Amino acid sequence: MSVLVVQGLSKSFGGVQAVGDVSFAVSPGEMLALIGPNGAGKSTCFNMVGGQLNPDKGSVLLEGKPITGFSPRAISRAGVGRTFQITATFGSMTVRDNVQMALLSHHREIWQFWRPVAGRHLAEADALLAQVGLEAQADRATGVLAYGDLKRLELAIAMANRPRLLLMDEPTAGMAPVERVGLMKLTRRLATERGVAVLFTEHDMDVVFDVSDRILVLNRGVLIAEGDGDSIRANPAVREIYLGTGATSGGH
Ligand SMILES: Nc1ncnc2c1ncn2[C@@H]1O[C@H](COP(=O)(O)OP(=O)(O)OP(=O)(O)O)[C@@H](O)[C@H]1O
Repeated sequence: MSVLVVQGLSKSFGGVQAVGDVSFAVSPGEMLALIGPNGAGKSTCFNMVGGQLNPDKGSVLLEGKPITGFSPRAISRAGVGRTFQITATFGSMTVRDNVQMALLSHHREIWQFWRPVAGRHLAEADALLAQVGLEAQADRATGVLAYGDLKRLELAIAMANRPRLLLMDEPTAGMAPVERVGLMKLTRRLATERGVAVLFTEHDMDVVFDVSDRILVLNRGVLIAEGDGDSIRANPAVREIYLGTGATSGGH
């Protein structure tokens, strides 16, 4: 069964259609990229799936259950994780503490400021840190991490909540090109191992073609193509919207 099914999603702002009749599905362990030029409607789609925006029309199903129009918190509780362009970690806490906090939240235990997270979910936190290659940094303050490490920590925190679907809005923004593919290959490995469906937006086409199982192309709010990397690269309509230069084969 698909983890996420989106049917006929539409949204207008002041009479201008940002997203029109968009439908797609994501399977467990699948990496699905949503691409398109600026203003194509990618963020609007994301925000309707994540609950930040209410669709005008259409439905969003998570593992068969409707979550359309639910609050972001309810959608998160239902199993949708999200990583943001701005990293949300506590800089003065250690890397391990941040993951332990996420685990406390996942297990619905209340975190109290005056109580150290010390022994809570330690083994699970360390296992997650090992999975993202941050075990050697576990005792460091989060605030001193290199940006790429911070992104990997963010991924560990997202996975601590055991999402069924992970939404990643430009996860590699601000990273050096060589680090980008690394982060998304890591995401891919975790998605496969954990059966998590991943829906992501990304401007770096090298990353998109390298890690996606499938690609959706939006233009002016409408899905104009869907397929694997080869079919998207060869698609004349896609080439046309990317300035007709064949820019989808790499670069920006
Ligand atoms: N809150 C809003 N109010 C009015 N118009 C909006 C709002 N949010 C988005 N839009 C419009 O909807 C369209 C789609 O925007 P959206 O941000 O979803 O595109 P995008 O594909 O995410 O673009 P980018 O790649 O630049 O982030 C654009 O024309 C945008 O101006």
